[in-house]
Amino acid sequence: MTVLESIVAGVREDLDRRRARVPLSELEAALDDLRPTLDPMPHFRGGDLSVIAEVKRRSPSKGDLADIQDPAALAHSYAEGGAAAISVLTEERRFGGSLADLDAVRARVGIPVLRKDFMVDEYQFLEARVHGADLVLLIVASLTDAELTRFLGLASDLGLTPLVEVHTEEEVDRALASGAELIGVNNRDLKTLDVDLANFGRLAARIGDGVVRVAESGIFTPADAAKVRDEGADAILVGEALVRHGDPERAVAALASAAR
Ligand SMILES: O=C(O)c1ccccc1NCC(=O)[C@H](O)[C@H](O)COP(=O)(O)O
Repeated sequence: MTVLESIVAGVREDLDRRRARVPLSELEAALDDLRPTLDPMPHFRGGDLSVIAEVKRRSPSKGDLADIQDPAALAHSYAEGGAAAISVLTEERRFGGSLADLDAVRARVGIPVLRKDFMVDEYQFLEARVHGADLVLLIVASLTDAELTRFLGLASDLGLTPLVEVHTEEEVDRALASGAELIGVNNRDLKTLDVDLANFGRLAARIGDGVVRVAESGIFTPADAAKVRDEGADAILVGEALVRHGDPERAVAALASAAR
């Protein structure tokens, strides 16, 4: 079993437990009272490099990253530093995240929020919407073409912007065929956990200019941000470098301005 397959197996078990506690009908009923979602695309298409700053406690590749006591305060610092959106890891077993983190961040910031998780079931999309997410992540490597198409439609029906994540040429082709408008190139191979910052540059041209391109993972320095910007990134998604930094507001500002 690959790392990704083992993460997804755990996600499905946790999902079954939540579904037993909160039935789908309860989530559906809650949809009526929600505020409209925020659209991140105008910012991502605005010309400057957008920073999607992540709340990330732990990871399968690095173990414990940061003791985040107040995820809302961290997200607020990111927003003050100029982040275009906040990514909140909600997967519990491997990343130490939760829907409570998503709730807390949503309540504190006025910029778009991404529910970063392993989306494999319709239930999770309703959860994402009810807990205040504006974006959701669709990882091509863990979905069939039929699931990708179905989940893109579901996200759109709920007003959620899908960030479609790829790592290989074949996944780029599948993402484009599905009609994705926002594609994230993960520099981390989710099967081996190896990180190669050059992966974004390898795949960017294949994706093309008409799609908003996000460089994900392994971005630590302003020079890294400038490199992927030069290769065509509209946005970067950064976790470890920010949660380990003593001054997250300044760290976001430095990454955003490096590429101007
Ligand atoms: O971060 C991991 O080790 C990881 C392992 C398996 C699946 C997903 C994983 N990370 C999710 C992410 O995509 C990253 O959190 C995100 O791109 C930020 O990466 P980084 O800046 O390198 O923390």
